[in-house]
Amino acid sequence: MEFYRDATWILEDLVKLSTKNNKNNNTDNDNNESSTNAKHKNQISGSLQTIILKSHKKYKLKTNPKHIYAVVQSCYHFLPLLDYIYKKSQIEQQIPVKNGKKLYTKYTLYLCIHDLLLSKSKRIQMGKHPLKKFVMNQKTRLNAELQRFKIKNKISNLNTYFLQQSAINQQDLPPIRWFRLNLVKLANKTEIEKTMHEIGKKFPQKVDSWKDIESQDVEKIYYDEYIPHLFGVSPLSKITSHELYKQGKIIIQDRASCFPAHILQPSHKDVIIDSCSAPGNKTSHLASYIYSDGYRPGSRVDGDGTHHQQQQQQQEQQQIIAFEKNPERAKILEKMLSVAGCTQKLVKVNVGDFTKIGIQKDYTHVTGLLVDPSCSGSGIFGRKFVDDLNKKNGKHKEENNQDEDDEEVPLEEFKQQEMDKQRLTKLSSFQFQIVKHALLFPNAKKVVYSTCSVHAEENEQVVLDLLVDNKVKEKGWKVRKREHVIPKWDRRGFVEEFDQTFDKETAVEIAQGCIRALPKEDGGIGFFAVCFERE
Ligand SMILES: C[S@@+](CC[C@H](N)C(=O)[O-])C[C@H]1O[C@@H](n2cnc3c(N)ncnc32)[C@H](O)[C@@H]1O
Repeated sequence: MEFYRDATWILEDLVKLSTKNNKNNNTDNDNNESSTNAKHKNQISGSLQTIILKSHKKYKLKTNPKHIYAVVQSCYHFLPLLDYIYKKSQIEQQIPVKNGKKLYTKYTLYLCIHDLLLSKSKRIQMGKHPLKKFVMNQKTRLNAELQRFKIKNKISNLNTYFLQQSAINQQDLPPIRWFRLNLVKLANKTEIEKTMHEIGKKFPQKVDSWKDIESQDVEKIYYDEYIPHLFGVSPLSKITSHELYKQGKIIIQDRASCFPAHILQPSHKDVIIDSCSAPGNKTSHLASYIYSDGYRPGSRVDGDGTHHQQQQQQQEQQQIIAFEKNPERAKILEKMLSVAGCTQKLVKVNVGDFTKIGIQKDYTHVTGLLVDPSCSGSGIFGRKFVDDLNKKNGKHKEENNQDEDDEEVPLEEFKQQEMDKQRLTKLSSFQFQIVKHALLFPNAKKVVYSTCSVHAEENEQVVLDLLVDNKVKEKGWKVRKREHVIPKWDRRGFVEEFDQTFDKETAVEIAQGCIRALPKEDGGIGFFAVCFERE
């Protein structure tokens, strides 16, 4: 009995803490069974283990803390179900009363019901005791409610169901998981068709909009209308364990993060610099475009059919030249590129500051650049979810093929809701410098600039500063018009950032040339992209 008393105190503490942290979430007062799960949000800060062990210490308990932890955390996990069974079975009304007081509390009964119905042993862990006798007398009714719950919610595995529910209720769960075909590994139409067949087997239900996919719809798939070969599925679908993923034939990448390579859309005739590459999602996406017409290195020909001169020169053969300042991240980049099948024949990785080692006169053959520099990351959410998921899967963050992992700025800073002005100013000045450096490559015709920030300071204001810069103007750069930049995408740049400097028509045209994506609302991370072009 001592064990259940101790566990009750700790469970009570845990529920109180979770209710405090989530004022809108009051499972105790909620009699509506359909919302029982939805309202259990599991939103407590700090690890469950730390909280439970702290309580254990606070009460100076003698019972084995590990044992207590195992039971309390499992009970907490199943709390909505226990709450449901408790209410539906009306066990509360049967609790014996002494001196006008109920003998057993709700949480003690939760723990007993948990052990009786949900634990491995299906046993209440105590000898002969009136409490045990009381719960055992209700067993049939309690079990009947459990079965009803399972049938009603079409549950085959309770554990998986509750894991999913708690993930769904995490506020920072990405609404959709996006993945794309990696054409570098799919050499021809037949291979693409074979891959699509496999994808069709895993996701048999095609839907017209990503909004039709709820987290639990793990069989649904949306074929994106903006980016070719891109698909949206439930974030709970286990793509990372699929063979196609392991073989690098599909790559997980947020939709908005696919915009830059799609806007640049290089062909086998281009030579592209990716100035800020790690972890390399956009780099391998660029490669997908270069390879999309079946081209493979060694077969590059010019428009007139003659072999490109530079092809003779080993050093300049690569069609993608990647820069990454951070040596650790450069290692990740190389690993990711290798998984994606981007050989050294195709991508040359340079470790160092692009603005220092990317000397323009050495790259006269470069036709386009992608600049996706460090930013505030204010458009990113879901980092905690992804990290947690990786921890659960025993994966390191850097092994995760997600572009949420895209910054050298410490994680703590990402958690800040409000960026302080000073930091934004510093970032935007760095972003201006790096894009300007890209705009000075002598034969570049297109430069795509992107961030995963929602702040105008890092987006439209950087574009504006570049457009009014004398050197940039002298080189003839303009913002590419909407009609060439994913025209059907509705969310565009902020016109008010340009209309103080340009006439209304020009300001609208520039803003329309920019693309914005809102976090979550647009199906993924918050994002900004713009393309500079010249004749
Ligand atoms: C937003 S992340 C790039 C994400 C990447 N484009 C992708 O899609 O996977 C920015 C990267 O630029 C790198 N970086 C920052 N300043 C740089 C510089 N001056 N030269 C080269 N790389 C730089 C950072 O270390 C970081 O890895």
